[in-house]
Amino acid sequence: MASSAAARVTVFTSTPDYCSRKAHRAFHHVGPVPNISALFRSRGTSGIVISTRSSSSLLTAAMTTEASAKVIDGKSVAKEIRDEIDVEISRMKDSIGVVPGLAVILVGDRKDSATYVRNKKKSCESVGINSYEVRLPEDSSEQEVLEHISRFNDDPSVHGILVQLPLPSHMNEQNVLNAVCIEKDVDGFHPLNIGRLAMRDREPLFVPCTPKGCIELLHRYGVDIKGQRAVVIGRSNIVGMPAALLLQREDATVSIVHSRTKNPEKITREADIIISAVGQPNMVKGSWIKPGSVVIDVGINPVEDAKSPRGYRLVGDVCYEEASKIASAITPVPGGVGPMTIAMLLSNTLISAKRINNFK
Ligand SMILES: Nc1nc(=O)c2c([nH]1)NC[C@@H]1CN(c3ccc(C(=O)N[C@@H](CCC(=O)O)C(=O)O)cc3)C=[N+]21
Repeated sequence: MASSAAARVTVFTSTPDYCSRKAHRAFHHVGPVPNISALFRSRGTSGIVISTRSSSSLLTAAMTTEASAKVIDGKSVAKEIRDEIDVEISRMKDSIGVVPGLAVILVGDRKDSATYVRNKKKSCESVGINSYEVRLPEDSSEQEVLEHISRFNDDPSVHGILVQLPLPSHMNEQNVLNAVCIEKDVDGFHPLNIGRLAMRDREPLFVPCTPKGCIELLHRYGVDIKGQRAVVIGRSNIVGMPAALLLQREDATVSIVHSRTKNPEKITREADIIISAVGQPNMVKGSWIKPGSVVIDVGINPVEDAKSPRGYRLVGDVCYEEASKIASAITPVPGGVGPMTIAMLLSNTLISAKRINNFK
């Protein structure tokens, strides 16, 4: 458990962009709901903290006790998982001499994609996975990408193939993703993998990394999923839809809220577990959240910030300042789901190498 490393929420100083200051006063956390009682057993204190906000409201703040959610520390859980993977990779190498390999294909020069690929490469190195990288110019043809995929499909030292998304607009994403052989589809995006994920009594070869990371966080923080009401916000092929399928496989009762949903907050307020994956900074307000619920924020949205060295900072889909006073547990951004996505990619690559070599 990463609980010892989890810090109490103390960030009351910045006002995230679309947060309303009024909303969080409407709710006060009334104590743990039954399904997350495990969270509180691992906490040292009652979970009540006194918040100190701006100096102008010091007096009122000092008199107000506000509940504060447990921070679900994705960064430290991801580290824990990398350590576990490291041990397994050594065991496999020592006993059958196989080292897992991950190939990444990056087309174009989007800055965010380049950063992600660099982080992934570093993570591979940290656990002893060989990484192979192909960088193609923005104006490459789809055929060139397909040829690289085909070569990696046939290369026995490669156990996982990842085509960094989004691809340039002149390429057909479906054609490209279909070309990755299903045994090496560590992203889990192949329709056959998704189809199996959706069907009872079937097993996908790989579960998509981000949703898998969300469920792993819930498991490692002792959050019960079975029989709980879960709401997924967003229905993308890579996060929302597979997250909903996974939660259902875990015996949650699942609703999906999306851009055409009427009164989304009415639905999210019923949720014991919320997974938000929409890509809208601070869209989910405190008033959307049921007191005591668990909130997993998948959004990693850059917002302009002149004070930050990069000129922007990253915020989630959820208004953290509000939500952390109402939820019983919440993932931060950064340091929440993002690092878990990469850890799950390493996990899937290890699973693949073991399966291909029939190593238990
Ligand atoms: N085929 C494919 N598979 C992917 O899994 C995939 C993709 N394409 N395209 C882009 C998105 C995005 N993505 C991220 C993973 C980790 C962080 C991450 O670790 N973020 C850090 C912050 C990093 C920073 O500070 O810039 C964090 O949240 O703490 C971010 C983004 C994977 N994606």
